[in-house]
Amino acid sequence: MSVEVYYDDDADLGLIQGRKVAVIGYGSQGHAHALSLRDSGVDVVIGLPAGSKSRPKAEEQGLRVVTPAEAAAEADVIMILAPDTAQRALYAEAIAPNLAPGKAVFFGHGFNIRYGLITPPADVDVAMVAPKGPGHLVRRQYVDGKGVPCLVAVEQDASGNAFQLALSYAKGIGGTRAGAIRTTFTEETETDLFGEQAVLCGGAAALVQTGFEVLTEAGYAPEVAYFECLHELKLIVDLMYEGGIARMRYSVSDTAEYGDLSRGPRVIDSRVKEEMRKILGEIQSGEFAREWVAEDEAGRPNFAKWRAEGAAHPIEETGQKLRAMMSWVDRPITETA
Ligand SMILES: NC(=O)C1=CN([C@@H]2O[C@H](COP(=O)(O)OP(=O)(O)OC[C@H]3O[C@@H](n4cnc5c(N)ncnc54)[C@H](OP(=O)(O)O)[C@@H]3O)[C@@H](O)[C@H]2O)C=CC1
Ligand SMILES: CC[C@](O)(C(C)=O)C(=O)O
Ligand SMILES: [Mg+2]
Ligand SMILES: [Mg+2]
Repeated sequence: MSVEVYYDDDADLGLIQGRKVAVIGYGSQGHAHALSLRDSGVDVVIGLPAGSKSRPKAEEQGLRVVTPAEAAAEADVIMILAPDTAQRALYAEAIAPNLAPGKAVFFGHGFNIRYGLITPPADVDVAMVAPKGPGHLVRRQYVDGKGVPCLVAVEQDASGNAFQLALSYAKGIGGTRAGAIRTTFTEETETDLFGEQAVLCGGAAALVQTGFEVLTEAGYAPEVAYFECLHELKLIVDLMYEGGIARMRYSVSDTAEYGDLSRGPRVIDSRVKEEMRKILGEIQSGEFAREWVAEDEAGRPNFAKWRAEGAAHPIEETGQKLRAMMSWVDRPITETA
């Protein structure tokens, strides 16, 4: 099955320049969308609650900040970039009362629509522009004249022009410089959750920590274990990123490649694949979404406990010491680019 990919020439920036856009939330994605849209000539207002700690950042960067309800009332396109777990209440309290026929509600991830936590009225457009990368990279690429590829989807096309509007928004944040792929809310949500749980965040973090534990428990120096299991991972992933797994195998030694081919499938074996299928099943059935919403409503007890355990893992202390020796590695997270 081939996908439809859209580039700058397929998108009309004038569509989004002709609307007022409210960006609700000013975190990783929010700051990137808002600053890049503004730099693309779009009229942007930021919606944040009165006590939000993001308010000073947005104001320092020259953006006008009002409450989410005020932003939703004055805007034609309302992009919701608050945390997924905050969106349901935010929508009910601040956005739904301020919708009118012809307006559009946009998302950066399909979670709340896919799992029925938000159901906009039939007379508004509902679309998604989901960059396939962290917000700080989205902004950095835009500033550098490049872009992060985006997924674009339409859930509800009340105007008959929702896809073109979403594509125009994607152009405003640099997404169509790299390519915008047309998808659905269901496909984006399910694959995004699977990727972050099984491979990118959950799978990769557990693989790194477990490799580090095996080496240090066997008596090897934590510093050496850190280099082998975490630091060099970036160098290996960079090769995969540039030219696929084949490029990585071309670059490493034959000894490494033989070890990869003969031992890799023993680490990620059929049991792991079966567990990945179970994780996908929990995403598709809505079990993960129900669990995460309940965890959030209960005050996130497990989340806080697991986060603290992760932060206390010995690999973090070792990494802190080593990164201090490599000034080019320990880069601060900047809020603008
Ligand atoms: N992180 C990423 O790179 C990616 C995120 N996404 C999606 O983008 C969306 C935003 O995620 P992300 O950028 O990580 O979020 P962050 O946690 O980085 O930022 C959330 C922002 O929303 C604000 N906020 C919190 N509660 C409310 C509320 N009730 N009303 C209005 N604003 C609120 C926060 O303010 P305060 O500072 O006061 O807490 C903060 O400015 C999510 O749907 C996520 O799935 C999609 C692709 C990648
Ligand atoms: C991989 C994590 C992500 O899905 C992302 C940056 O794309 C997220 O939700 O933050
Ligand atoms: Mg993602
Ligand atoms: Mg995600």
